[in-house]
Amino acid sequence: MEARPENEIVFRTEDITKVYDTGEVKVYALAGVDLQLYSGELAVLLGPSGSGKSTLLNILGGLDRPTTGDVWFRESRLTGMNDRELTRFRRDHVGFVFQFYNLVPSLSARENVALVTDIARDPMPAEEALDLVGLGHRMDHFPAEMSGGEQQRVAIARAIAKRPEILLCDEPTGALDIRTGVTVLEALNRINEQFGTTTAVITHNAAIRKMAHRVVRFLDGKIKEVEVNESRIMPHEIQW
Ligand SMILES: Nc1ncnc2c1ncn2[C@@H]1O[C@H](COP(=O)(O)OP(=O)(O)OP(=O)(O)O)[C@@H](O)[C@H]1O
Repeated sequence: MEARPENEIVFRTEDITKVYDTGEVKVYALAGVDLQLYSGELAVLLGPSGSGKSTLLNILGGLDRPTTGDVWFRESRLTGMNDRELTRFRRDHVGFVFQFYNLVPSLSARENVALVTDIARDPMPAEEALDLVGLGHRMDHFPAEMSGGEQQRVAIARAIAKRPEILLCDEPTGALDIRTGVTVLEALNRINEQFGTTTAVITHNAAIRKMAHRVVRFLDGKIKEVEVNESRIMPHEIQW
């Protein structure tokens, strides 16, 4: 896909701020952010620690609210929703992947994914989701029997099994070495290509930016720069 303005806008933030008032000082985690995410794109959000990336991702995913400004998901204004509506929005539309996989240790890979498919509206079978991330042969294994990269791929299978329109990933390779990190990025890339899932990936690792359609750079709670990658590289070509 081409991440161009003619693509449909999925998310739009309008001058959002997030201010933490700790008593003595005010921390502007976000200091006026206008961002659009386009349908089907894979966007990488880059920036130093503390620049506001996670805060923004949590707001897009309906886990948090901005202090001021508006956030739109298509025609719906997330900032006008109550907690119940936000929960429904998350459940129906968003898959999350975090740095630490949050799998249930006493459940197999298949059972971890099935936790989500049991409550989703139109889920894919857990087996299909695990196949998509290259773990079709490990379905009955427990988290402790898997590498970090494999566990993260189970977490990705769990996130995509409900067929979300949006996949929000916060440092998905942050705890992994290059070899296992690449398998995780390959899984994300495959899902983006195969299902057109709009995907945002936060990373500290600048090398990952090359697989994105667009790269959004953060600094001090603001977007410093947005770049469109004219040519992308595949995850297995990434070196870090
Ligand atoms: N609950 C909170 N209370 C006070 N300050 C907070 C809170 N959450 C985040 N912050 C501050 O907001 C700023 C942005 O944090 P955020 O986690 O969004 O940055 P980040 O770019 O994702 O960083 P990292 O890459 O380290 O995760 C930081 O200065 C952080 O200390």
